[in-house]
This record gives sequence, structure tokens and C-alpha cells, in this order.
Amino acid sequence: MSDSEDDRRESSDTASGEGEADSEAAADGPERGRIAAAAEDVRRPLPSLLRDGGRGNLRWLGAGAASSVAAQFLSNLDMFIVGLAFDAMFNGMSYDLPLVPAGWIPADPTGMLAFTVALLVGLKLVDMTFGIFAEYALFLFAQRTLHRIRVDAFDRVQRLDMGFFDTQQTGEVMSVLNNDVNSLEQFLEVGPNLGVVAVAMFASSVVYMALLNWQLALISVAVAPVLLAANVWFGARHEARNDDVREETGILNALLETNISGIQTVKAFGGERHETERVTDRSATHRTASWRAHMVGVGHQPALRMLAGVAFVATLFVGTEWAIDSRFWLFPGTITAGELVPFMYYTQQLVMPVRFLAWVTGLYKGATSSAKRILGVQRMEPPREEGRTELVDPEGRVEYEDVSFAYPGTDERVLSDIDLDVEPGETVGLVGETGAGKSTLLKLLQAYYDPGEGSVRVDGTDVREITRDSLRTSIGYVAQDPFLFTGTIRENIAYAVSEADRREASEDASSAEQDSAGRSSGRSPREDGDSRERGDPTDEDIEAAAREAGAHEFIGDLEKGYDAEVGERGVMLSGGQRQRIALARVLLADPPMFIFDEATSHVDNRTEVLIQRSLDAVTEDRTTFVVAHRLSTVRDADRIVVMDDGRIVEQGTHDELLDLDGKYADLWKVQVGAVGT
Ligand SMILES: Nc1ncnc2c1ncn2[C@@H]1O[C@H](COP(=O)(O)OP(=O)(O)OP(=O)(O)O)[C@@H](O)[C@H]1O
Repeated sequence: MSDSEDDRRESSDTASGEGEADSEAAADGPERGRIAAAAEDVRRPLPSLLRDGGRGNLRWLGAGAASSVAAQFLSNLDMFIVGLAFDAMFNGMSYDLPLVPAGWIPADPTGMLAFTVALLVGLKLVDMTFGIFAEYALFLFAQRTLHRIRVDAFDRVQRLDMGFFDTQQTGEVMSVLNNDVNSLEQFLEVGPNLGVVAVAMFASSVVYMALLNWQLALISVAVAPVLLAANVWFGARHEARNDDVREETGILNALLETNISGIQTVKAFGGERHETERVTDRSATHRTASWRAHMVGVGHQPALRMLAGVAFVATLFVGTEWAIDSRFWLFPGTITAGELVPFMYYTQQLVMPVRFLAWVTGLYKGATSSAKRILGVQRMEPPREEGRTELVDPEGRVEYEDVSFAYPGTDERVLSDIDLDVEPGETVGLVGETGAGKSTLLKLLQAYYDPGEGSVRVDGTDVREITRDSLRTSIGYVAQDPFLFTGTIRENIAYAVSEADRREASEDASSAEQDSAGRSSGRSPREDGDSRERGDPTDEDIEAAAREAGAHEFIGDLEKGYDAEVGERGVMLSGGQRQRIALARVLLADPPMFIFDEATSHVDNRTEVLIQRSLDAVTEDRTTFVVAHRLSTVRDADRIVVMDDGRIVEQGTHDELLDLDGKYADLWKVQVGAVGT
């Protein structure tokens, strides 16, 4: 790291703050994010994160640091040798070098010069070798550690309970995975090396100064504690404000992301100007936080340079007086010109390490705030304990016993005293007014949340005791607004099977000797004697699933057919088309149970009837829940369960419920137009 690079960085830092003083007025105090707050009590977040992320690679950190120290000591040795050589060549003093046999050193000045040049070239080669190895080892440590931290953080987020995502803005989580991991990267890529270089440069300069003249060294080094204290003082003030900047970045990101995701709604309501104003306000708060963070640091570098300059001038003054008069004021001392020249060089060398340290400290502080937030993600509402029982080929008996539930963080019960037994292979229609609790009931079956009271069982086992993986892959779930991944229609349909197979493949790999029959549900399309590779369903499988889902026809009309791109989140398809792709996706996965939560609500009546016919065949032997507002969708279900305000109020077949003339009958009459709403 050169001096000029350092200067460039300083000047760009200061330039960005010009003219911002007025923005202080716009500060309305950043909202402290819950993510950072969760790790507020960790005393040393960065070391704790690095210890964990760097496990297995700490030896590279040690080896790199040792090499870097060796390189710095070798690099600073040259001026020491030059000083001795000058005194020997010009002042006739003896040319003694530690570890070098006296017989090797020529007696004449020309020979001494040739010997010195050869020695310096040799030293530079060794110095270079150590330097290269240090860069290699420290970068290796940084990249491996960062890779692990990034993947661990992502994995943590993936595993967090749905309750976390209900209450946490996705933009803030994205900011941790993105900005905070990047800030850690910035630190890791330069921090360890620069930190070690700074310390080794400082230590080697002090050692060589002490060897040359320890009394004068005391004067030069006296300023060091003041330099370090100034460094710590500036750094501490910077840290608190840096936290605010990161919080603000997270909040701003959340706002931007929500806005862009909902851009159609914004436009539909002509809300562009309002949205821009909101972003302007938030961005002003962010600018203020950055400005405040920057302002505490403007005096940092200049103050360090000034203090180091004082040490340099004092050493020059005293040293030169000693060289001329062997006395400065009351203090006697001697030093040769050959010693004074390298001495002044080393005094200059004291400035750079402290400036490096200031820089590393800045990066360290930034990385500390980021580490706090990364640790915060890890400590947010830890995922609930997961069961250990594997659900293998479930029959599909589902029982809700006395289930009551309120969403985490709320007191309001959305399900009360639910008792429901569903026979294997039964198709249950769930109906009820909006907000009645239908989707929530099914979320408990998939163990996205635990019931507050009572239990939900599949084949007699409480879902809390079943591994989430085996539970959720046993239930094919299609939502009203299914998510499609950017990619082709083929890739989107293949997703569920590829995922299931990948999982199975990795499980098989870890238990290679076990029964090669695996734990397939017995209903997989693979059973049809096809020869496709794992994770790679054949075109015929995909097409068959698309036909069952009523999607094949419209896919055939697309210019690229199954290879047509669906756009981000499937924006290039209509709502009904997206639903049919999502249906094809679960049909291809071929699970033993199904949940269709308004899965055909965007599809026209005629298409729905066609889909219904093929679904009837597929779901005949499998436990299936169908949530629908359009009652014709569930009319033929084995049983219809009517919910109201979190309770089951009626159940029976369509005809039985009409005879009952209760809630269902009312809903039906409204839909067939027999009565007004
Ligand atoms: N993540 C959540 N956090 C807090 N409350 C929630 C959450 N999701 C749903 N609710 C509340 O739970 C209640 C039941 O919602 P649910 O989605 O189960 O109803 P629903 O019958 O499926 O409605 P709809 O027919 O409109 O889909 C509603 O009052 C809703 O506001």
C-alpha cells in the first residue's frame, strides 16, 4: 500500500462530505434495526465471527502473518546495512554485520560496495519470497473465511422460521447478506495483511533504531503512545456512527425493494411522486448519517500526520546536535552520520504504520458493525427445534386435535379449538370468508408454525416430531400466487423434482451402503420405467405433468414452447398461466399429499373444469386439501369444512351442507345468485 494511494483515499473521503452540513437538520434519528439489536450484547463481534468462519484456516492466517513480519524486518534491514557500510567506507569504521563471518567482508571500499550491493539484492529476493507467500496465505484465509461466513449467513436465513420473515423487512435481510458481507470482504482482503505490515513495520523500525542508538530511539518513539491514543479516540467515535449508517442502508434498501416489487401498484395509483418523496426523505436521513459518521473522522489522518511530524523534527534536531557537538542542551550523546541517515529513515517509517493502522481501524470498525448484524441474523429467533422422525410413504391420515393458534408476536387467536380428522385419500374442501383462517390451518400442517395449543398429526405422528424436509416434500403445495423462478417453463416445472432428487442423491451419498431402494414415495414418475438421470426429469415427464395441469395447450402456443422464458417471478405469464405451471410442478414431484390453496382461482371456469377432471384422477388416493372461494371448485370434495373466525362451524358433503341450510348454504346461494350479498 503506497503513501499516495492512502492520500487518494483520504481526499476522496473528504470530498464526498462537502456542502452537507445543512443536512444535519434533516436527521430524524435512524430506527435501530432489530437485526443489529439482537447481537448488541456480543462484546467482540468481529473476532467471534472470524474465529467461527475461519476455523480450519487459521493456520494460513498464522503462516501469512509470520511471513509478512519476516518480509518487513528484511525490508527494513537494508537501510541499517547501508548506514554501517557508509560509516565503514567513508569514516573508516569497522564493517561488522551480525550473522555474517568477518572474513566474507572485503577490506577496501570498492569491495565493500560490491559486497553491500550483492547482500542487498539477496535480501530483496528473500523479502520478495516472504512477501508473495504472505499475500497468498492471507488472501487464502480471507477468501475461505468469507466464503464460509457468506454461505453460513445465507443458510441461516434460509432456515429461519416463517415468523422471522413475517416481521422482518426482506430489504434489511438482503442488506446483511449483501452490504455487510461486502464490508467484511473489504476488511478481510486488506485488513489482516495491512495490520500485520503496520505492526511489523513499526516494530522493525523501533528495533533497528534501538540497535543504532537507543537513546535517540526513545525520543522518536515517545510520540507513539500519543499517536495510538489519538487513533483509538477517533476510531471509537467513528464506530457508533458507522452503525447508524449501516442501519440506514438496510432501511433504505428495504424501501427501494418494496417499491420496485410493487411498481405496478405504484403506477396504478399514480404514486410515483409520493414514492420518490419517500425515498428522498429516507435517502436524506441516510446522507445525514453518513455525513455525521464522516465528520467525526475528518481530523483523524491530519492529526496523526502532525504528531508524527513533531517526532521527526525532534529526532532530526537532537540527532544532528549530537552528531555535531555530542550534546543537546543538558543531554550528551553521540551518533555518526552513517547512523543518523538510516535513523531518520526509520523515524519516517513510524508514520506509515500508524496511518495504516488508522485505515485498518476504520475498516475494522465498519466490519465490526457488519459482523454484529451478521451475528444478529444468526441470533434472530432461532429456528424451532425440528423433529427427527422421517415421514416415509405416508398414508396421509391428518388429525388436528384441539388446535388453537396466534401468529408469533400477536395475541389475537386466528384458530380456536380446531378438531379435524382426515382419512387417508380423502379430499377436503376448505371454505369460509376471507380471513377465516383456512390458509393458517394448512400452514400448521406444513409446520411453518407450531400450534399454541393442541397438536397436528400426520399418520399419528405430531408434525413437530417429523423432519421438516420429509414432511414438506410429502405435501405438494400450490399457492394462489405461486412463485416462479427466472428461467424457462421447463426449468420451473422441473424444479420440485430436481430438488427432491438432489436431496435424495446427497442423502444416498452419505449412506452409500444402505438399501439402494431408497425411500421413494413409490409414486414417483421415475417408477414408470423411464431412464432419466437423477435431478433431470425427461421431457415426457414434464409434458405429462403440464397436460394434467391444463398447461400444455398454452405452452404449445408459445413461440419457444417449454423453453420460453417466464421473466422475473414469472411476470411474462398471466396469473392463470403461472398457476398452471405451479400445478404442473407439484404434479411432476408427485407427492403423497396435496394442498391447493386457491390454486386455480385465476383460471377461467372452463379451464378449471378441465384441470379439475385430471386432478380428480391424480388426487383420488391421496389426502388433498383444497381451499377455494369459488364453491364449484370444492363441490365434489369428499368433505367440505366451513370455517368462520378461526373455528370450524360446519362440515359435510355439498348436499349435506345445503340441507343443513347454514353458513355454507348461504355462501352457495350468494354464488349461484339466489340471494344478494
Ligand atoms: N403472518 C401473519 N402474521 C400475523 N397475522 C396473520 C399472518 N397471516 C395471516 N394472519 C391473520 O390470520 C388471519 C387468518 O388468515 P388466513 O390467511 O389464514 O385466512 P384465510 O381464511 O386463508 O383468508 P383468505 O381466504 O383471504 O386467504 C387473518 O386475520 C390474518 O390477518
